[in-house]
Amino acid sequence: MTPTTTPTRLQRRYAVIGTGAIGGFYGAKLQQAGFDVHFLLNRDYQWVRDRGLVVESVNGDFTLPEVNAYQQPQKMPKCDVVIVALKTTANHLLPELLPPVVKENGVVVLLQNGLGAEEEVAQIVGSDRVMGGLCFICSNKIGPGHIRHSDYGAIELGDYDESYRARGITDRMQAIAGDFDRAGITILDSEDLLASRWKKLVWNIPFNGLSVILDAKTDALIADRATRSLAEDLMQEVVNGAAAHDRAIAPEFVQEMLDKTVKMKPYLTSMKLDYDRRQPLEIEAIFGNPLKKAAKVGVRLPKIETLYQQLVFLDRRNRR
Ligand SMILES: NC(=O)C1=CN([C@@H]2O[C@H](COP(=O)(O)OP(=O)(O)OC[C@H]3O[C@@H](n4cnc5c(N)ncnc54)[C@H](OP(=O)(O)O)[C@@H]3O)[C@@H](O)[C@H]2O)C=CC1
Ligand SMILES: CC(C)(CO)C(=O)C(=O)O
Repeated sequence: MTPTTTPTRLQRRYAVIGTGAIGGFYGAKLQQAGFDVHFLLNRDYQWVRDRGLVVESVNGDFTLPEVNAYQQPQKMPKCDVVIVALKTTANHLLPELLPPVVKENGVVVLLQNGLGAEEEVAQIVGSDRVMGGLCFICSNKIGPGHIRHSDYGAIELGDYDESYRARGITDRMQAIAGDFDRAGITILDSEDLLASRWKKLVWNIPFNGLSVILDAKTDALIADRATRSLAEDLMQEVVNGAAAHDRAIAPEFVQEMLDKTVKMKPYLTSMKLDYDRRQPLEIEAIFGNPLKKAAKVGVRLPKIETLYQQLVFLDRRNRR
């Protein structure tokens, strides 16, 4: 069993796999707080190696003129905490990207939307070395090494156990939460990562999906009676999917998500932004995997299935 003790504060070395809206923002905040952070980049490598990172944030802008930037994981030091902030559509790269960077008793933290990525990563690094985080943030990469954080910012952090068994709050979770807290990031402790992932889908399934299919921002979707009713039906199906996995989502939480969306600044979801940029959509993580998991326990989610089929069609046609 991999020891779960991690080095003391500020000694924990962080890697960020995917320095975009999420990885770029949270990684920069950790470096700003004094942590040793190493960024793996793709197209932005040269720019960030030479110019560092620029963060525009509702909580205050800052720049990091120098960061540890890499284009190959083999050139990176072994790290105690490896944050994966790729789009889930790039997770097929993780068997190549992760092993060179994860320290012997290190842990991988998946800051991604959707369901199922922890099970995939557990196959690579072992199921006792995986955690997941749900990011309640509106952030966009607006240029190479340039992040704009426009709203919210909290992370709901959970430890992973085989087959998504609830693992409770672990020491290493609290240690990493302490680091993020030191970096000014609000951490919500999750005792049950699977429940947290289903809860995040209560928002992502209706609004990410409908924003693409109906070419609409969140404010238009919630303001129109027909699409609000459709969003509520989709949310209820997510609640049914969670219930099929013995995870109860209270009706109050659904109402809270609806109320939050009414108050939200008009927002183009990350999936809609990907669609407009002709990038692959995170359909399998956010729609396909929840449908598969529900079907495995004999539960159909018909309206989510319809959204999934439409999104698959649109995604294919969008990138021909
Ligand atoms: N943005 C947001 O506000 C929120 C996002 N999320 C979730 O967070 C996750 C990350 O999304 P987000 O940060 O928005 O996505 P981004 O596209 O902004 O960031 C992903 C980054 O990964 C990089 N990347 C791709 N391939 C590689 C590679 N082989 N090696 C190194 N880096 C690579 C990309 O670089 P390049 O572009 O050069 O390929 C990009 O900078 C998703 O699951 C998303 O759904 C959740 C809540 C809110
Ligand atoms: C809820 C929201 C809009 C911000 O956390 C999100 O999850 C997303 O943009 O994918």
